Amino acid sequence: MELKGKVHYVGVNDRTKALFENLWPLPYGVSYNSYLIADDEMVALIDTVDVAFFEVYLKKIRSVIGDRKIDYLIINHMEPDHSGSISLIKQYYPDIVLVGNKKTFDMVEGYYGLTGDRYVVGEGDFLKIGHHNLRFYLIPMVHWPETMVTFDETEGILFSGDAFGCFGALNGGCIDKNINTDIYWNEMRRYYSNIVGKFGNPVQKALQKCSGLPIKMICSTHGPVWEENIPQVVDMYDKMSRYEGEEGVVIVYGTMYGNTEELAEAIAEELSAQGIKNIIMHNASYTHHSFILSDIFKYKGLIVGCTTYNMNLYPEIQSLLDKVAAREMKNRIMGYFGSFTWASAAVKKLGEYTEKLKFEVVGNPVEMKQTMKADNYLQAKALAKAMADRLKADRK
Ligand SMILES: Cc1cc2nc3c(=O)[nH]c(=O)nc-3n(C[C@H](O)[C@H](O)[C@H](O)COP(=O)(O)O)c2cc1C
Repeated sequence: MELKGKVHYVGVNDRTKALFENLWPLPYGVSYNSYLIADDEMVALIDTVDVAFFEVYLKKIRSVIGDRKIDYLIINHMEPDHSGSISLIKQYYPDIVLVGNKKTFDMVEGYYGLTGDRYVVGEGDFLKIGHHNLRFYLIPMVHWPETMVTFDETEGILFSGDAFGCFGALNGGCIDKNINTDIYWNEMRRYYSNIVGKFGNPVQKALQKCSGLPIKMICSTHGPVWEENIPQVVDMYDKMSRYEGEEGVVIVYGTMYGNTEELAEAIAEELSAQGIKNIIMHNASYTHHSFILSDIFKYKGLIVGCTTYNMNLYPEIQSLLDKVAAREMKNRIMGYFGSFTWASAAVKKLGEYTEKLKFEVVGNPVEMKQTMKADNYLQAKALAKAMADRLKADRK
């Protein structure tokens, strides 16, 4: 599929993998994007695909260039879902020269034992592929240390690696202006929050580095090619990497027998009564944490409820909060509540977590013994009102 100026999409779709990284569900599948610059004089391949798809990948490459050789393989990112076919590409195209930075080649040798022809590039280095002038920029930790982007100065195409990527296979078309992009926006936030979420600062640096480039098209390694929606995509990555949340509250709770959930319902009702429209409720044992993390990245308010389990937090809440902490999230406003039957621990532990997370605490925590009594109900409403007032204070 030609994108423009002899640049072709040769990526593949994976609709069978259950969990990306063996962790994150893929309800819409995922694409592994690779691009081919098939200029009259020279051919360059940019990133490869998961090795399980090599046959279909090779067919796609050959449908564009037939028996021509490939001169260069540019490796923007070494994660195996993109680097997995490097060894086989090298077997089929033995004269191909690998292009990457110093850190790339440490991984090329370590993963694939390849030590042959290479072109080691540094920040701002240049490679000419026919009429395409390619320039390389290093964007370490977006989201591995070797990550770089390749900018085609001739066509204004940014080959961005995982940056600006999102879950979701491509169903026929691949350029945003030709397809219905509805599903990809949430899938982009979920991809970012699950995979890249910890690396807000490196993403900010990468955005600054790319901000001066005259980008007309973004070709990332997952999801659609962005042409029409570049400002929206960049804005979304900017906001997510600054951990900026919209007005709204995620209420997430861990319960075994439903009593803690009753408190959650009371809080949600009062938030709504106070004029908060975006209220998302998650039972942490039911919704995969991948989706909960995505919502926590979206909204500014977070209220966590947890029952006491063997003098600790309920395991699913503990596990979720560990994931939030691992992403070093900032700028969240948090309230919390908990329950117990004979000896309480959950509320105290949640309090300790707010310190670890460095979130702004709002309202008084509600601690409920066994079932929701009238005073717990009033305390829950007060917590919800405190959250609503705090969010409304940020309205312009
Ligand atoms: C495995 C297990 C461990 C528990 N550990 C504690 C505990 O350490 N302290 C306590 O006060 N209650 C403990 N409880 C009792 C819970 O507080 C009680 O089941 C309560 O109903 C849980 O709230 P829920 O209705 O929201 O699930 C435990 C219950 C279970 C099933």
